[in-house]
Amino acid sequence: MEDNFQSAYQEEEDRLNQALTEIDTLLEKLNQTPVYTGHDYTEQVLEANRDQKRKDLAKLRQEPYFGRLDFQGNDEKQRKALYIGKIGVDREQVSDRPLVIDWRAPVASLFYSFTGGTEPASYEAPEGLIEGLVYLKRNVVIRKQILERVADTYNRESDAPVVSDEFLVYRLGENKDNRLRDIVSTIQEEQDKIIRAAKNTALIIQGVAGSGKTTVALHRLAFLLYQYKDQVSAEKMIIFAPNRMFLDYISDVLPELGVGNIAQSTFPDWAANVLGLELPEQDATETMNRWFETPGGMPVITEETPGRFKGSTVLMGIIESSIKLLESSSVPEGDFIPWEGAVLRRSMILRWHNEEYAPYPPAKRKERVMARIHRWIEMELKKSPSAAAMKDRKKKGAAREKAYSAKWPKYDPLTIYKQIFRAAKVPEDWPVDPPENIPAAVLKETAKDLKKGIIREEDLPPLLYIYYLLNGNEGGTRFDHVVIDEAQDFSPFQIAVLDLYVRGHSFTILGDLSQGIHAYKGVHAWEEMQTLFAPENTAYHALTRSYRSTMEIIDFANGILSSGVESSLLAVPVFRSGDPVRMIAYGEIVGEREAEGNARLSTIQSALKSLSGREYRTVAVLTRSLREATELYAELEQHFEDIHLIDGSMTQYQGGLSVLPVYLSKGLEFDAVILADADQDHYGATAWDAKLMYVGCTRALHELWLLHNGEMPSYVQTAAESDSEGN
Ligand SMILES: Nc1ncnc2c1ncn2[C@@H]1O[C@H](COP(=O)(O)OP(=O)(O)OP(=O)(O)O)[C@@H](O)[C@H]1O
Repeated sequence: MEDNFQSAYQEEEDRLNQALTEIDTLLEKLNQTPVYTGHDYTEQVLEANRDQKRKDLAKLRQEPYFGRLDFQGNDEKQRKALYIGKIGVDREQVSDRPLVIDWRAPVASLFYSFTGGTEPASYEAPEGLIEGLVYLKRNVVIRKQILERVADTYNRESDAPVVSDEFLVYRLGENKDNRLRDIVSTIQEEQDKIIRAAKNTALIIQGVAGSGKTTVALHRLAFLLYQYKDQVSAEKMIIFAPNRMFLDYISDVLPELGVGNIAQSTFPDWAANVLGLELPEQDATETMNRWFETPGGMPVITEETPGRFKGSTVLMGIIESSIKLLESSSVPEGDFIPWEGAVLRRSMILRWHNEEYAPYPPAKRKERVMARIHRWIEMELKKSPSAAAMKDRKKKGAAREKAYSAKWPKYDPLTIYKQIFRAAKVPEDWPVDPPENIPAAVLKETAKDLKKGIIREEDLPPLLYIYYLLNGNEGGTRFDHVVIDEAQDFSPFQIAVLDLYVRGHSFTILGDLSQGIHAYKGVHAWEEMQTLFAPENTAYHALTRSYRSTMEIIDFANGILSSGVESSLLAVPVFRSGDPVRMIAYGEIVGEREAEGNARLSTIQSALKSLSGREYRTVAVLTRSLREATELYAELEQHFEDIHLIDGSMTQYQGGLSVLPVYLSKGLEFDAVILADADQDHYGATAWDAKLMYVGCTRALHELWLLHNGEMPSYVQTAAESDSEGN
């Protein structure tokens, strides 16, 4: 065994040296070509390509590849060793096997999809299905040109030819810094299917916490750019994520995969930009506080909860019919008479409006009709008997043209939205009563907000829809692909509006219903989104394996889900064992029996001291509310260096020690997590409280400590019991 390992290591070291020499030769050759600085376009393109190649090769010199797959196609005479890396490199002779195969290439898919056994394996190539035998799957870790590790995860010639998780477990055991990383060397089969799924489909992915949703979405973008390079461009792709700090947290993955220029935004930022609105910064934080500050305080959510209703397709229907109503009576009554003796019949104006300009959306149609009227006035002016009469008519005509234009409906999204909710005077021929299918409470609350000038996040999809119906896709924005992370917090209306801006329903929509802590606005079942698309345009995938946390943490979090949320969306752990989840009452840490009043603080401090003294790079203290996080941070800051408070306004994630409310931790991960106040005083008995707790617990990679004052919610107790039984 040891000998085999030695020879494998030697073999890979030789191959690495050879690869490095070849890369150096390629680089040298490129560097010898003088840099083109002239004006010839073709030469400029060639120079840009050379420049990219130089950069790729320089990067590749550090870590040329991460995997090897030995494969023999049925039509091939001998097996070949394929080396797979982040960027593909061809050899000097095109006929030769590439020096490095890009991980996104068809043959590389075998490296991920092959699950072991002795049966033939196959992959989809442009020329058709290629079948053959896999002999070896090997992971190699190369850092700064040094071969650090060789691990065979499959060997056909071994006694047990199955793909082992050993290398994956080694990778998962590493500590994390303050950024999400690429996973090209260990993408799992279920993830690979999503990454390589066809472009023109709205993919909806339900994935348990830590199943790699965010990571997979980013790899999928890199794949689409490779696979469909003639059809898509990075500039026309966008990632929507919950907040700016999260965007910062994920911002390294795409550059690591050699992809740049993909827009990343929150939905409110993007929508406000399209609408040309300036949204008050505090709005989201204010909404959060409203929902999250009170333990067990989430009111019952129904279809009439404002966020749910305003995110529904029912409101879409109301908007559509309101705009139709507005449009049908938009041409003002009566003929247009710019001055006595000149008459433009309404029937003519109606013909222009209803026939000639019918393909245009209402606001554009009005613009066209008014421009036509203006041209008609100019023609009529030419018939004036004298220069003085012309001057007089010109003045009158301009004033009447202006007055006529003002009689049209006001095609402004916010005005129409206010009219629909009766927060502004409605047009004369609208029914005086508000639309009967807007629930009274929603109508009242929204009208009150709008009159005060408050626009909430949930108002943005309807506003955008009105804007779109009025103007069409004015800016011409059409995305080639849209990724929506944490999609359980999106509403069907949001997705439907975005679909208007996407070519071919090309979406990757990822989320976890168990983490639906914003259920007052998000979806409660994926069908709500799936039914927006024709069946042939959508596909559903489930990711059930969790890669982030140890088995102990996952079992514990599963306990919370099944007993507190009665959910069946439980995570399957990778076999990575760590310390048991710890539950510590305030004042209980040995040697910390402090006076009652300080017991909480001193216990949190001791826990933090203990965890931050280990090799961990990121440790978080999660509180129930932002107020508690702020107060706790003020205390801890005096005793710990490199400690950060994370509130809703942060734009950067710094790593190290963090204090934050649990609801802001969604999407992030930490080597160790201290969940403060995990007691009944802070977490009620509802499914929603349990979901919050689940989010908190699943942020931890290696260690999870729950600190509490007295009784913990029953779902935590059940989780603790089932976890200890499992151990
Ligand atoms: N195939 C894999 N190989 C190695 N690490 C992986 C793999 N898949 C996921 N991970 C790791 O698991 C962790 C969780 O990934 P990610 O944050 O993308 O999951 P998520 O499903 O979006 O989580 P959540 O919903 O809880 O925020 C990350 O550290 C990621 O690097």
